Amino acid sequence: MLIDQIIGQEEAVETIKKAAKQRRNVLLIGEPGIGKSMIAKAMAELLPPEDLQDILVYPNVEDTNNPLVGVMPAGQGKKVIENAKKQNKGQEERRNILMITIIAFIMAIGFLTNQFLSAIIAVGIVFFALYQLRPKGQQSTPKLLINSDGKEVAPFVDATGAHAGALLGDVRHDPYQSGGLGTPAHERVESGMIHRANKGVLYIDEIGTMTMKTQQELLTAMQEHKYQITGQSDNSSGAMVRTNPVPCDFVLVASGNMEVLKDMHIALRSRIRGYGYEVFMKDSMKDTPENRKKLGQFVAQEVKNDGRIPHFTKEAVAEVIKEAQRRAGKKDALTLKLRDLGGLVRAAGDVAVEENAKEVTVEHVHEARKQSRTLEQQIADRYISQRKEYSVFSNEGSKIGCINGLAVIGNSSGIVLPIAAEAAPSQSKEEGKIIAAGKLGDIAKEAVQNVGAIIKKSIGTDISNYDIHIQFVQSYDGVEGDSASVSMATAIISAIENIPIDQTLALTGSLSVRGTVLPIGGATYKIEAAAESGMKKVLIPASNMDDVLIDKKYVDQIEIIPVKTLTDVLEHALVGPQKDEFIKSLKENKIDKIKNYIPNPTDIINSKPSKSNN
Ligand SMILES: Nc1ncnc2c1ncn2[C@@H]1O[C@H](COP(=O)(O)OP(=O)(O)OP(=O)(O)O)[C@@H](O)[C@H]1O
Repeated sequence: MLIDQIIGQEEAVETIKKAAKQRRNVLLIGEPGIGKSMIAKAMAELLPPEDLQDILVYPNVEDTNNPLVGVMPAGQGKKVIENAKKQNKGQEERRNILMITIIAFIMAIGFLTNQFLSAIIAVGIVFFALYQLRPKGQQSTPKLLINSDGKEVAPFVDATGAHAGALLGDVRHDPYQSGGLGTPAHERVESGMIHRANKGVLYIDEIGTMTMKTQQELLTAMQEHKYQITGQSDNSSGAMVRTNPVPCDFVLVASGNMEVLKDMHIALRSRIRGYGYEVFMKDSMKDTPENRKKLGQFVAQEVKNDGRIPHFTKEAVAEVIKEAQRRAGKKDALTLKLRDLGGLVRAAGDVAVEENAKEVTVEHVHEARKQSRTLEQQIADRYISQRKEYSVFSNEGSKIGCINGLAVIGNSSGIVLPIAAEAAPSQSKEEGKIIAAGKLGDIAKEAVQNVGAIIKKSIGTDISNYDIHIQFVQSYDGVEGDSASVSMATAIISAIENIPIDQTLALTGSLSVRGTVLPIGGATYKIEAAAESGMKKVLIPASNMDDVLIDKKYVDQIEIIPVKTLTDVLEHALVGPQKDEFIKSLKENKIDKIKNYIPNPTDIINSKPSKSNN
């Protein structure tokens, strides 16, 4: 069963089991690739297949534009259609015999009375009359709209991104609707995904991308458990047709990330909440022997599902588990973004196949990791090498106002983000200006404002007496700069105080308004990027130290220094003769207070540490 293959999402699995029993709706919220659609599919397997139904549409003699609907147990529909066809055939045969007899009779009389021409005309009239009167076979045969014959599991219908017609059903246009030449209305009725999901699961990912109108209709269908099918295009003759209500008793499993909730119809969400469950799925699990074993099971599953790649050696599985630790990006955790990890498993398998190896080894996994780099990783790598070439940042000596910040692009690629600050006494009498160049202008301005308070408190300088220019040098589009606040503060202080910054050092960290350094995401990737860019030291928030899982090859290349406060940062980052004096005065002033400060929860929330782009 699929449900047994789901790894690490115990809570979601429990909920799904409960929901399947009671036929409840479910909203799954979480990152992409953690098994949301897999869970929905597993739920369909848990629903009882005995409930499945066949649905037929019949012509309505009284009102052809209002086809009738029949519902029966699975398997019956086919029989009804077969019987109707047989009956039609019998009737047609009888009618044909009658026609031939009449024609023969008229011809015989014409022959006897020598009135050939009149007889032929009479035959023509009779033939035409009978043809017009004859109900066409297909007109009276019902259409099997939903055929559940022989199905052993309840349907799972993925309606992600479906437009209204596909989702709610449609009636095709008929250009020959007049004169009896056209296709009868009931024949043109097409079922929607909501009808095909009858007694099963309707899965919709990114439900917020559906129009409000469609979401509203979906809600109606959920409430009524049936939905009339009509033509969805106003200009089509299909829009004139409306069937009797067609059953659509499905369980809705909607999914997406937190963003999706914003665009979700309020009543629809409330319906799910009221008649179902909401689950916030995990993106990582604890690093325990048991969970590592589960990842081993996952590797085996992926190998089996793929069917074309050899098995993994124990060591190769261990290597995949190590990668899961790295990707989790925090201490004692294993990633649950298993679609991506499955990608690595397949890529390693492909390398092994290419080499005609019988088993997938550690080397194959290493090679796969290199080959299956994400787009962001490839961009980051190119970016690092280009920046080295054009010396956008320096990794030696010292400079005033220039610092090597670190950022993450995508989910798993670090880059060095050089920041340059200039401070000049303000021209105007009012406040000084903050001029932020580069693509991250807005974030910079906000950060400078925050930093201003700390600088005032720590070194007594009012930055509003200065015009401050700050620039993220050649920043890349996808970079977010929130976690650059420690770097920015350092660059500004260096610029104001004229104390140079060590360029062999890179740093990352989010600054609280009280001067403590708060944790950030992607620590491992940032450190690796710093090492790759030739840095010798890297400062990271002390609270991130346990998250660091850098590749062996970088271990000797770079010194990792944990920092707790802005003073710690300045102590490591600043160099030159004035430094000691400055740090001393800083400490004597008020920094001690800050040093002993334990971050309060509000600071932590404001620092958004879980965002990996930080
Ligand atoms: N928790 C899990 N257990 C086992 N396999 C998983 C899990 N999560 C993901 N996978 C693997 O990844 C594949 C893709 O997962 P799935 O499509 O369910 O992700 P998703 O969360 O629905 O992503 P998206 O929202 O982007 O569609 C699955 O077919 C399975 O092979």
